[in-house]
Amino acid sequence: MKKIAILGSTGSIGRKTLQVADNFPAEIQVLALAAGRNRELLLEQVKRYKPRLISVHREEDARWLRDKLGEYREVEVLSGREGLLAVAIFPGTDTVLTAISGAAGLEPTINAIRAGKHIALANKETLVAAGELVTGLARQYGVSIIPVDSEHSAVWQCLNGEDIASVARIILTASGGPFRNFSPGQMAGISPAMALKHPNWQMGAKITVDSATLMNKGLEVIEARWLFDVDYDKIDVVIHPQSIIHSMVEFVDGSVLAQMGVPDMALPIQYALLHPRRVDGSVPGLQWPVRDLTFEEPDRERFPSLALAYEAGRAGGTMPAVMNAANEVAVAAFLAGKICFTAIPEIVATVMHGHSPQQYCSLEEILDVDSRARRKAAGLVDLWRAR
Ligand SMILES: NC(=O)C1=CN([C@@H]2O[C@H](COP(=O)(O)OP(=O)(O)OC[C@H]3O[C@@H](n4cnc5c(N)ncnc54)[C@H](OP(=O)(O)O)[C@@H]3O)[C@@H](O)[C@H]2O)C=CC1
Ligand SMILES: CC(=O)[C@@H](O)[C@H](O)COP(=O)(O)O
Ligand SMILES: [Mn+2]
Repeated sequence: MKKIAILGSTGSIGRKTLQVADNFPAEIQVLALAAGRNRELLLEQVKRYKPRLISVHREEDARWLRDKLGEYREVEVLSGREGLLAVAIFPGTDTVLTAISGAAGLEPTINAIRAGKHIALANKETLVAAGELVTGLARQYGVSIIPVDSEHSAVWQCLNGEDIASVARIILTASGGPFRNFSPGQMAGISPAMALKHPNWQMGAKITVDSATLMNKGLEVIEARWLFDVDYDKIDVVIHPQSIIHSMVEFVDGSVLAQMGVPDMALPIQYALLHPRRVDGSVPGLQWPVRDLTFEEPDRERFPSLALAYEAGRAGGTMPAVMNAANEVAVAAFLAGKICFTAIPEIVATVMHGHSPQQYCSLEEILDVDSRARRKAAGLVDLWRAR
């Protein structure tokens, strides 16, 4: 029996994880849940999954929940940073599924590792901001970081325990997002509503915008570097608009293995929680014959975020954390209608290019750099609006 906590249970990945738990009640028990502001959905989740501890962002929502729990009163309700960290280290769980969006997932993930929990990692920003620190701690505490992100699950499945020395390169597939064929002129007129329509996946707002800028793939390149301990020169990105092949591994003998399936996150979540067993969940197989699997080079000029991520990854140290923080601020500003779509990578590049990375940092140093990058990016958003 897997005993899990979910950080971000009310989001896209969190809800999907609970659906997977529904399919395997004898295999997965949900002991603790952390959410942000969606107290109504969290209340429903309490009634259905009967966790022992829950947490919400604001204390007023925690009070509301305590008031509404009725016959579920024995559930402990916490709030804020303290509550999130308590869910991350809740005694009795063996695995924490990290499905918060953004670098907010970093600190609870580190606490979970220090408490000896395995990490089923959807929150890629954790490894982007602090890959070296987090993977070092995981080794030190003897816990696994299990990929949930579809591409990394695909790579993990293709590797299947193979020595990383036999890998020639990892090929991450990218859908290309909704603007793959937009002209530079069209790119200037992209609205939040347009960016929130991913061609293949139903996801939260931030990652959906990241997919549209190709920053999602950039974050995934850095995530792959840390998950699989490979050099950036061995990680490539190819556009595959159908999102049927979730990624590939080319081995030194020239053989290429790919993992395929319908675009449904239930599959990588289920595999992360129940591996090495392959079990029949609710995910349908592909409809054969599968036709028209196509591949293209990413356009690095129209989508500069991808190159920025390689640059940040290669610079190392605090640079990926700075890139990630600036991107979070710029994406939020775009979604709030404050800046245009093409300003997102402009802001990220300006913040990155004003930063001299520091190597081998502590959590405190990374969080400090993250805050400073956010302030700088917010200032650039204001300047951009005043133009
Ligand atoms: N969606 C997908 O298919 C995929 C997502 N990922 C990654 O998984 C992560 C989650 O993505 P996704 O599910 O789409 O995002 P969503 O925006 O749908 O969900 C985010 C979740 O985090 C919660 N949350 C936000 N801030 C806090 C906080 N400070 N404390 C506690 N909880 C918080 C939200 O709560 P609330 O809603 O209650 O405010 C919500 O439950 C991201 O890192 C993303 O890159 C990776 C691969 C695929
Ligand atoms: C489902 C998942 O893993 C997402 O990260 C997805 O890959 C996003 O699609 P893009 O390929 O468009 O970035
Ligand atoms: Mn992905």
